[in-house]
Amino acid sequence: MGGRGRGGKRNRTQRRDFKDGRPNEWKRSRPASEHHANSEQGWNPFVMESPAFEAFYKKQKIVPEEEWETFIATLRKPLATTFRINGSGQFAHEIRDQMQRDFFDQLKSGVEVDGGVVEPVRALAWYPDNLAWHLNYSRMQIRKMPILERIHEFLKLENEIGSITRQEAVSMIPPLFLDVQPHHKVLDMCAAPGSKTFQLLEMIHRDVKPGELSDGMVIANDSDVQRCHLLIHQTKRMCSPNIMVTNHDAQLFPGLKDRSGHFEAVSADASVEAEISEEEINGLYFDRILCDVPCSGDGTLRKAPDIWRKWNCGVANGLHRLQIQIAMRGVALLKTGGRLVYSTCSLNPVEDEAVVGEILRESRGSVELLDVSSELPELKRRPGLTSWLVRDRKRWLSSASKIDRHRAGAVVPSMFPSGNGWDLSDIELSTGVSSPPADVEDDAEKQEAEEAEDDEDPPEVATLPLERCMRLLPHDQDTGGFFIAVFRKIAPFKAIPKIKESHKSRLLRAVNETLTADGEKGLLVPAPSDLETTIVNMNDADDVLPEANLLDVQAEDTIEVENAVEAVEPVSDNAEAEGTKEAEEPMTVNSPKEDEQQKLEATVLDPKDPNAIGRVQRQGRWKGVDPVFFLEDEKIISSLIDFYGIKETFPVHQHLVIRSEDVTRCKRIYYVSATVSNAIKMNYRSGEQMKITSAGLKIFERQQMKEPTSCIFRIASEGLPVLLPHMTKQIVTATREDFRLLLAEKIVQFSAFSDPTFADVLRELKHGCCVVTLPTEGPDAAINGGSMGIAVACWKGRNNVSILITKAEANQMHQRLSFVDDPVSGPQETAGAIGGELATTLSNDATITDAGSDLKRSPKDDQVVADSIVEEPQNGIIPSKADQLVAEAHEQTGHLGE
Ligand SMILES: C[S@@+](CC[C@H](N)C(=O)[O-])C[C@H]1O[C@@H](n2cnc3c(N)ncnc32)[C@H](O)[C@@H]1O
Repeated sequence: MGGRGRGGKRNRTQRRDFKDGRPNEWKRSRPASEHHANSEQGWNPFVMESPAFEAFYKKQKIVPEEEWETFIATLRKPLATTFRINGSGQFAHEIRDQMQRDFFDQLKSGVEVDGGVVEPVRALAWYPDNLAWHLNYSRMQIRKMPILERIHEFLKLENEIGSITRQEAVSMIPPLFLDVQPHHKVLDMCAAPGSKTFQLLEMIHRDVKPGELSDGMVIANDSDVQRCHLLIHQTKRMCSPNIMVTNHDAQLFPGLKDRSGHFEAVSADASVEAEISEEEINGLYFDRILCDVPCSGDGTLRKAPDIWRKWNCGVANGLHRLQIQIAMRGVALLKTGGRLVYSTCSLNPVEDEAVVGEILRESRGSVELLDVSSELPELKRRPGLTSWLVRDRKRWLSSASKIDRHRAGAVVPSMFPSGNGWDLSDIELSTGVSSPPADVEDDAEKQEAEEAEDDEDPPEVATLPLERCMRLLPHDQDTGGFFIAVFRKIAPFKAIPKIKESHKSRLLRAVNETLTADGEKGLLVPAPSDLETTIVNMNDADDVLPEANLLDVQAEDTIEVENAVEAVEPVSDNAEAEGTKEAEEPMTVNSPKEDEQQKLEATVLDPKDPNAIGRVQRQGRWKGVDPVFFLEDEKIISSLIDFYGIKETFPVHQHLVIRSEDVTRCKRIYYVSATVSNAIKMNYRSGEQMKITSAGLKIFERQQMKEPTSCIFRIASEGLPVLLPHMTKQIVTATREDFRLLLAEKIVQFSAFSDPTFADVLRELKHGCCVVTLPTEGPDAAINGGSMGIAVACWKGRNNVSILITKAEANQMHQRLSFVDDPVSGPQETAGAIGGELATTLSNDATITDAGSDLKRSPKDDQVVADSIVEEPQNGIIPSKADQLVAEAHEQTGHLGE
């Protein structure tokens, strides 16, 4: 492989394996009945019961008494498979109709297999346009009924192609309540693995016709860098230039306020100065924000039965404050008039209604909780609880006044329905307290479930309208459990009129001082002086504080509160059917030192410090992530425009992004939408506060070749659907027969094509990258290229043409065509045939060099590669690390749905 070292080759192969081997999300999970059968034989991995869980939720009256048995029995049943058809336009509808006609309608109701009735496939009634479906078969049924096997294969293929996404039904709901419009700026605060981000992107692209560019933007953030890569991988299928992936603790998400005070252009392009918007100066605000926070995840018991064994209420208590901080940061970043959806996959009121109550209290009238009972009327939901108890170890607590003083760090007033604190003077805080640290939860919790000490008093009743929250219960519509609350921002935050330490802070400080006396220095809150600084900053404001300033305060404030959060690992930070494995993953991978560094870097700069901007800019490269640059090299830009005949309808200046300052080294070019471009500019102006893991979609890749060509960048497959409608050159149309030949053979001599006109047009093209299209009607048009039909990027050599996609991609495309042509005999035979054909073509020769082509092909990589491409950071990530992360992420996805 010429100039590429062994290491380089391995990296590429790893990456390819990851890309090719998309997770088999259709591998069925072991049904509950099989778990039980195994347990009878002495192997019992998942005992589907938890006395602590049952005692807790019975006491909370989470369902009426008469429903308890149905509720708990449903939780013990495995979850049915649900999936969404991606997109929302014409093509999604066509795929839906094709599925229904060719498969689902053929499954007669009431058919019995092995003594059990086969459940018909059904659309989820509440999901718009019948684009989400539910199916529930056992392995045995699939084995015994050919039509089920065909459906299974078909869905597997569609999932690989990216036409459908397997996703737990309840997880599809929060984005639907966000009411996202194509022009919106959306922030998904805790986004990985990305199933809801995918939905949000679809909404941004809804009603946008092929060739049109959407105005909206989705920023998908996650604190876990590995999971960010999962996110990039997931969302890549959307081929959207409107996405940016960031890697922050959501509670510290930067506001991007311009701190320079002087607003000169960041670009060499002088016209940019005039374009600086008020928004660029005041900061980045969002029309819609999704806070799908990390949670204890007991709503996912049906797909993650190990939670039965691990369950204890301390996990929820430990996450409560982090959840508030994340949501409050969301409130601060939300535009007035905007919507914010808070959701968890937990049934616990401490993570649900209690957090909602605290958001309403802390935002002091700036947000309202919406009554959305008239939205999605087909969705069965229960009102939020207005009354509950808090459980702390062996005690039930009816109000904050009952909190044991030694547990004051673990249980806080906001967990209770009233949110009322207690008077410091009521608490005897002696020095020399020797209690265990607040974050230690013991296993005794589980055994002592029934023996918990009762509180004589009745639980408090919330005065806030918490019944407007939505609880999705498993037995209502055969789903997992979920919680959703919808907020609207109605006013900016009000300033606090005078310097006053909050009741909670006073209490925490007092407790802290107590613990400090016991050698637990600084465990809960920072020094009072830090608090004062924060409060003084707020007091600088007028009656109503400009939100941009509040954002600053919020950032500091959250650092302060963060320290008070208990280090409790969630049982699951993942509500998704596509992520059961994540339940076992630790929540973050950062070392405390790295966390500290990130917080420091995210901390707001002192605008009076003249060196502050420069300092952050110099630090601009977040650890392991390259900065983002606009491609401004006119020579490269005009070579792209000229070679591909890019129309003016496709703006390139300030839309092409690279991750290397040295343009001669850049190997990949990304395309970003106007809004993402603007956010990148704002990021510059704010001193690169945002840690951008990925921006836009890869549109061009450098291709080195023996023969000179006027453009050294080829079109990347992700970028093709976006670019193609705006290209006027290097496009050629094939017949179905020739297109299939190209997919099957990958390299085809011009003379081998059956259509001589096609071959002639190919010969006439410029040497280098070109696009071969197959104009189609109907669902297969959605494979790639939208209304342009199916399209594939190719390399035109002297005597032949080679496709520039992987074997897996070629196979998928070929299978999809076969399905469309013949849904009855479709995929397996064809899959086998094409796989075999390619294997034969490539098996004998280590490196097949086409005499007429300047490309070399590795049979192992099976992807067209130039001889001397040197690895470079992939979308900002140092390659070896990226490969490793991606491989690890694959490990995770490999378990999805198992
Ligand atoms: C419930 S999952 C989100 C699922 C996701 N919304 C989806 O639909 O695919 C919670 C996510 O929050 C992330 N997370 C945990 N703590 C966080 C924090 N402080 N800030 C941002 N993300 C966090 C976890 O890494 C995890 O990916």
